[in-house]
Amino acid sequence: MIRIQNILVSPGEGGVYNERMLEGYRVWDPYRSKLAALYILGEGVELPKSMRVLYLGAANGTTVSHVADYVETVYAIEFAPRPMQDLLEVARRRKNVVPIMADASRPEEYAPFVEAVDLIYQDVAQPDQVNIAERNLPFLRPGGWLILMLKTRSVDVRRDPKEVLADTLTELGRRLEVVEVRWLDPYHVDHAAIVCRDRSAGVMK
Ligand SMILES: C[S@@+](CC[C@H](N)C(=O)[O-])C[C@H]1O[C@@H](n2cnc3c(N)ncnc32)[C@H](O)[C@@H]1O
Repeated sequence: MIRIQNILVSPGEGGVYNERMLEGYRVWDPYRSKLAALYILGEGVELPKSMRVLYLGAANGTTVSHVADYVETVYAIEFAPRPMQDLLEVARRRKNVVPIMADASRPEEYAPFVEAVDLIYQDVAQPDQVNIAERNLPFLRPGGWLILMLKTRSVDVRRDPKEVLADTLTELGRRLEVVEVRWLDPYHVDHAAIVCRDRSAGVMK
């Protein structure tokens, strides 16, 4: 990940959401993007140029645009019409973003348009976040990554966020290897980033 003076940036053309520019790079704001917060607070996953990403919960394309600055292709799934309009504008200027208006809990609807991916990134703020992730795992190549941004209050607003996280880790651990868990405060309160890897045999680290 590129940092200038310890500030996270991405190497694309600016003007997506009034982001600051620094030495010709786009500043990637951890208060606007949970993925940026993860890279600042923890390890996350490398985003090599060859990577294909399935992005669930694209919203208006803020984080999508930064991911697209790094990787080969981003399949960006969003079901709400209003943010989709902004996402289409991002895709107009970034040819490696494939915007798809669909419900992430119904992957069969977009399966014909999406290849096998190296990373599934999910930020949907829904009660059934694990279920949505699991339904999309067939898109993941062997040894691929899942980053799930868990909004604990969307799962159950009355429960202790730590308990919600513990249950989520147990559920995800049945199918995947959990490799990193990080609370995202002070940038995003009651949100945890969970990084998992497909544990198919024979995968090189
Ligand atoms: C917290 S916002 C995502 C912010 C975005 N990831 C970013 O960093 O710029 C959550 C988004 O997920 C979308 N969403 C929620 N459930 C969804 C679903 N089942 N299918 C597709 N999109 C969904 C919402 O419409 C909303 O735009």
